[in-house]
Amino acid sequence: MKLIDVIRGLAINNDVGNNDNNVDVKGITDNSLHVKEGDLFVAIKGHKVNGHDYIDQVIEAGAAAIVGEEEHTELPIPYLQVNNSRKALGTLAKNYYMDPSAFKVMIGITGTNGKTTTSYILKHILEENGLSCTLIGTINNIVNGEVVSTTNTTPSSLVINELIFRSNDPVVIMEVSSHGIDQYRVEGISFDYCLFTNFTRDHLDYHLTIENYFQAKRKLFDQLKPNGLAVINTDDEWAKKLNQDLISKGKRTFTVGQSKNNDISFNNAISSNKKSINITEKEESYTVDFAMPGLHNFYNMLSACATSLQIINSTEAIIDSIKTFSGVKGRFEIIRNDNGSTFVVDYAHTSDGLLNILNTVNEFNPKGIIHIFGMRGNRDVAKNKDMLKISASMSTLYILTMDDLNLVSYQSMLRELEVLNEQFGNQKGIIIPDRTLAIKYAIENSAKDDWIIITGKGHEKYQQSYFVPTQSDMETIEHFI
Ligand SMILES: CC(=O)N[C@H]1[C@@H](OP(=O)(O)OP(=O)(O)OC[C@H]2O[C@@H](n3ccc(=O)[nH]c3=O)[C@H](O)[C@@H]2O)O[C@H](CO)[C@@H](O)[C@@H]1O[C@H](C)C(=O)N[C@@H](C)C(=O)N[C@H](CCC(=O)O)C(=O)O
Ligand SMILES: Nc1ncnc2c1ncn2[C@@H]1O[C@H](COP(=O)(O)OP(=O)(O)OP(=O)(O)O)[C@@H](O)[C@H]1O
Repeated sequence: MKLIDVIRGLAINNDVGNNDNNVDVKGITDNSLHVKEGDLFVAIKGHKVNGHDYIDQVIEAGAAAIVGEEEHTELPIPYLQVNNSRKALGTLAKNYYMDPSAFKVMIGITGTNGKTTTSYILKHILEENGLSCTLIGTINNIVNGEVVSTTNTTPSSLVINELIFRSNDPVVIMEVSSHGIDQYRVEGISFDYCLFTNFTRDHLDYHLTIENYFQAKRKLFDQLKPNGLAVINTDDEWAKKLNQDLISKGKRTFTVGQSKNNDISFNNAISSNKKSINITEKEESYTVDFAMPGLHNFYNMLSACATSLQIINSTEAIIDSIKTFSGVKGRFEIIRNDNGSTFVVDYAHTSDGLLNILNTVNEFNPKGIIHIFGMRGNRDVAKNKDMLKISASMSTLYILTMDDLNLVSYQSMLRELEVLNEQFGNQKGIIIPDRTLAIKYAIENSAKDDWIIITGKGHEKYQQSYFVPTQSDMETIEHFI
């Protein structure tokens, strides 16, 4: 593609270098280490590294042109200066891959919790009804049925556009994180449906205030296609506010929640032991059989139902396909032990997530609850005390252990756990830093009808080595039982 076509619509402040905008662009990258002959390099000032520092190297490697924010003169190749390189990357990627999101049914899911679960339920419903889906999210990306590993929930705009361009699936379901929105990773992507699952405190290490965090998530809804639809859980106060705001701006919304005023409503009288529930849509009532325990997962299912209804238009077919949904890796995954105790592996790492999980466990009438969890290093530390308070008040025994250190030293994390435990714990808690030994202790100290709840890591592999050389909570449980 010619550079002139790749930069279409890009707001350029200054065009220096050799000014040859007819040069051929063979590829785009924002990583100097990946630059090949003929590539367009986008220099990004990152959180750790400044891409502009590599300009000499990328010219040496044969880059055809550079887009960046800093001022430059006297370069042998075109250098296009823009206000925001991350935003520019979105426009360039969209042009280079020929606006792929315009040709798909695009579904973006945001919210603090429930994005992954909702995306998998939605994928299942649509595929059971003959529509294959590309999935971009936390666990993996899946394109044309092929699994592609990922580091981010929402990858960079370059990766997103490439995945959609490569996809032969008619539908694309994306989890959209607040970091992704804030860093313009979805710039240039347009959505047919945007979902808002719920909103509670998280990621304040990055967004600093809850209002900034909300505004980041809210921005996704500006990217709805002209006739696009917002699907909103109005039982969440922040989401309700978003719904009113969107309606006042003339946007289309479709709501789910307990009140009959919603487009799909249900009555709250559910419990995790009860697998069937009645929902009402256009004054018709339906009974839904759903495998995943917990009211929170029921909300996820409802949002997925509401979205698929816009695409499939047969409530019966949707309700039928929910019956065969078996769950999501690391989300309230249940394992039964021969001694009559039960394990749950779950990805909860917010206080709201923990509250939901422990409430759900209580609905099974456990004899005792042993809760094993840790705190992620270098993340929103202020939420840690709330997580501990919830665990201390709802479990019979809690065991504080290691989670991802994220560059925090083992000793500092141990100290943090000790201080937290002193200040916000109670006599029911102990600290066993080695995660595998914490699980061993819980197994040895559990009996029939006890529940052992291990939260924080869910489907993820361990980032550090433990006494038992297993890779995940699930593997550790299997090792011991
Ligand atoms: C803090 C943060 O969000 N960082 C994200 C950001 O990285 P960055 O651009 O700041 O990276 P950087 O390392 O400083 O590099 C800057 C630039 O220099 C370039 N570079 C770098 C080295 C080199 O030799 N040459 C070179 O050109 C890099 O390619 C990059 O373009 O942009 C990258 C590309 O999009 C992301 O992969 C990366 O996510 C990191 C890995 C991360 O952990 N992010 C977390 C906080 C995150 O985004 N999480 C959310 C989910 C949150 C949740 O709901 O749980 C997510 O969507 O994943
Ligand atoms: N609707 C919900 N409301 C509150 N908590 C939920 C909800 N759905 C899931 N959770 C909790 O959050 C955890 C993560 O769920 P899920 O992976 O679906 O959310 P996510 O938004 O994708 O999370 P992340 O952004 O961290 O990847 C679950 O294991 C559960 O503990």
